[in-house]
Amino acid sequence: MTMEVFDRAEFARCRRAMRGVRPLVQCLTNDVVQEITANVLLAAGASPAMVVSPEESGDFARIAHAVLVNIGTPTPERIEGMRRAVEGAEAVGHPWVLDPVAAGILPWRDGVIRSFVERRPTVIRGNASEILALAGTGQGGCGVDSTDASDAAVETAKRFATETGSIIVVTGERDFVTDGTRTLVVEGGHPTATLVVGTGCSLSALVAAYVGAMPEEPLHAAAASCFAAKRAAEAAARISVRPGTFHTAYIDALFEED
Ligand SMILES: Nc1ncnc2c1ncn2[C@@H]1O[C@H](COP(=O)(O)OP(=O)(O)O)[C@@H](O)[C@H]1O
Ligand SMILES: Cc1ncsc1CCOP(=O)(O)O
Ligand SMILES: [Mg+2]
Repeated sequence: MTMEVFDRAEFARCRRAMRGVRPLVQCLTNDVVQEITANVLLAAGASPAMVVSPEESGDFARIAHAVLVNIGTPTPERIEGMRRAVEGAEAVGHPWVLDPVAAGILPWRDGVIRSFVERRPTVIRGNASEILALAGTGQGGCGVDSTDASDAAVETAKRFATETGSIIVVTGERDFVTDGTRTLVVEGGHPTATLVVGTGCSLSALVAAYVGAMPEEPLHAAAASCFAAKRAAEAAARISVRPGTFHTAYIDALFEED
């Protein structure tokens, strides 16, 4: 298994590029994480906009640098808004990111997720159980939480990237970013991140920000967003490992890092 560690110098280059663009990120995400998603993007230097209705989402996707489609709390109307946003992004060649929340445990949701995977997202970002289930080698996790280690999903993620044509980001104790040929690994972070709701979902939004700012380098852009989250979690844990304070410190750390 050949893997490259994504380093700080590469991160600094991507970070400058992202901040220089201040990408507009259209977020069609779930009910639980709207605020942390907007705050993570703002702190990191991007511009969030939750334009979700089917009447507007397609037009806005043509303006935004990137679109996030997060399946966390799906309803038929939301899914329609997401479909139109994806069509809008595709029409102008802008990247979009799929977060397949809770893949593998609910048939209707899985059908919805599958329909988006078929449209070839630029990046699919999920936890290990979600990626294993999507790729057909797992049963899903415990609701939205992973019951698998990310290391156990790397080979499946590589195969799935080759099959789908999407970059796969599988997060966990170590994050892996793969296009099926190259695999970048991002280490570190802190487990308290798993005790704050939305760290995964908002990371998917951050992936959209980086990929929207650097669409010609989606692999490095996706790895840079993972690097940002890992370093911010470490900085936050130095302030507190209690989830409430960690949450605030995490946002502050994303703002402060360079
Ligand atoms: N055991 C762990 N140790 C350190 N960081 C972790 C661990 N598990 C998850 N993370 C980090 O938490 C964030 C959310 O990832 P994850 O929990 O996999 O996603 P989700 O919230 O979608 O389930 C990522 O930045 C990831 O690197
Ligand atoms: C708790 C919950 N339920 C449906 S979506 C959601 C948020 C999951 O967020 P994350 O996977 O980033 O912790
Ligand atoms: Mg998730």
